[in-house]
Amino acid sequence: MYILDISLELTYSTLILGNRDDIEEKSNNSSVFLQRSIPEIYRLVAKTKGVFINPALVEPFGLTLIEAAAYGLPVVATKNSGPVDIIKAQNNGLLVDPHDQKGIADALLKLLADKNLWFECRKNELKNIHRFSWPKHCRMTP
Ligand SMILES: O=c1ccn([C@@H]2O[C@H](COP(=O)(O)OP(=O)(O)O[C@H]3O[C@H](CO)[C@@H](O)[C@H](O)[C@H]3O)[C@@H](O)[C@H]2O)c(=O)[nH]1
Ligand SMILES: O=P(O)(O)OC[C@H]1O[C@](O)(CO)[C@@H](O)[C@@H]1O
Repeated sequence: MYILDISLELTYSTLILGNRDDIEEKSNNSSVFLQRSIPEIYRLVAKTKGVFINPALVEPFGLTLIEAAAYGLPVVATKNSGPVDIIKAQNNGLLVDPHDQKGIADALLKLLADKNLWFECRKNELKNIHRFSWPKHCRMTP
């Protein structure tokens, strides 16, 4: 799982957050590594109006996109497999080709720079997240 928090105020900084025990040993001059619980990371990125990105070459489903959406965090995700249906159902972000670095950068910057789009994605996912709830899922299972 990858979560990058790139805000316009932090143009030259990258925060790498995760729940690995040794994450803070990985700090270097251009990146800051912080150990945080997973819910705390989603909450922090949503609060700072960041974007969740999943650039997997292939993502069979995409539970992490559902988690991000539940926190009101817009997403950029691979167009290969699961995220296509998730973003279609929630209208909460942009699909990218994981091999297209410029396309990924453009999608992230678009969501970060266009606050109307960011809030629209947030509003949509908070409205539609129930489509992926456990009760809904169980009702659809024969
Ligand atoms: O450092 C981490 C990374 C992930 N997670 C959690 O673990 C779960 C699964 O994460 P993911 O990165 O998607 O794990 P995988 O097991 O590699 O993914 C498979 O399982 C997922 C859950 O069914 C599917 O969404 C994916 O498509 C499938 O490839 C999620 O709840 C994450 O929040 C953590 O707690 N800590
Ligand atoms: O980018 P790759 O090599 O296709 O790996 C993607 C895989 O990594 C994960 O995102 C995390 O293990 C899986 O959910 C996904 O299937």
